[in-house]
Amino acid sequence: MDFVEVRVLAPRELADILVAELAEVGYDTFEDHDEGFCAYIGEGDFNPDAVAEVMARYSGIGTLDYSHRIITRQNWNAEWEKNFQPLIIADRVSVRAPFHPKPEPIEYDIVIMPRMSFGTGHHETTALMIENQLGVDHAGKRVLDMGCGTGILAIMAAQLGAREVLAVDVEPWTVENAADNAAENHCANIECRLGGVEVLAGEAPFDLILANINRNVLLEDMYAYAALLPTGAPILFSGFYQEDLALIEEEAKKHKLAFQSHLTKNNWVSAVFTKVA
Ligand SMILES: C[S@@+](CC[C@H](N)C(=O)[O-])C[C@H]1O[C@@H](n2cnc3c(N)ncnc32)[C@H](O)[C@@H]1O
Repeated sequence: MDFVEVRVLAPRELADILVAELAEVGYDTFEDHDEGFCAYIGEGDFNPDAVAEVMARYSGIGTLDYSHRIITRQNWNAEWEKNFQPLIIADRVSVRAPFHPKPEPIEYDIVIMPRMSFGTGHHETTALMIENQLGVDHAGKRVLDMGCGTGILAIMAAQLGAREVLAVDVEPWTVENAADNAAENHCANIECRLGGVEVLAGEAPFDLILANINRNVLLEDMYAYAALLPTGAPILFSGFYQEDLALIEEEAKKHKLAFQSHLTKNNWVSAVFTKVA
């Protein structure tokens, strides 16, 4: 599959708003650059009118310009290999590509080939989810990673001692990539599955659920995640802004999910809830 890259030139404050708007029309991979950001979508899902509509809504605010180009899967791989920098999260987790040298002794070492999937740890939501995971007991647990992207959170869960992890995503290339990454990290206990909430039908309960997706999917599908959590079990959400936390909390209450805490960075949030009786 080929992809479309929409390159947006916009000031920082506007860029954050545009990322959220483009996420609503199907874009789920974003990369910052010096003058704005790039958003990526499968060529078949690219709709120039939808992008033009979003841009037109903000055209009066600051400098805003955009262009798009098609990149082949092969070129994409070359591009991310050129741009992907290793990073350390919370001083405890290294995230790097296979061709980066092993870091100095560090507790957790995650190797990722992001290809066209979201989840290299560079996005605030991924890093915040990992930070929250570090504070949650994973040992011997059965974990669900909904919206797995590269599988980075599933791999983190496995490294934190999870017994088994189900990693689910609606994008076929992402599921393929997550499976490759699970293998690269020697995580035989991660199962990668294509689909949305419907593929959870008939699943046994999970001891822990991770869901870094976006505000609307979380609001829509939270009932199904909550139904798979026993009393006392945690669920970690991300993919939404600080101003949407109240909305997420309100929906969570309906499904007996009690708010515990949240982390925030650049207005993005990762929040921890637990199932109550
Ligand atoms: C923000 S990315 C998170 C990726 C990774 N978990 C991370 O933390 O970096 C969201 C992912 O959710 C997937 N997604 C979107 N809608 C979904 C849905 N309804 N059910 C499951 N996954 C979904 C997207 O394809 C994307 O890979």
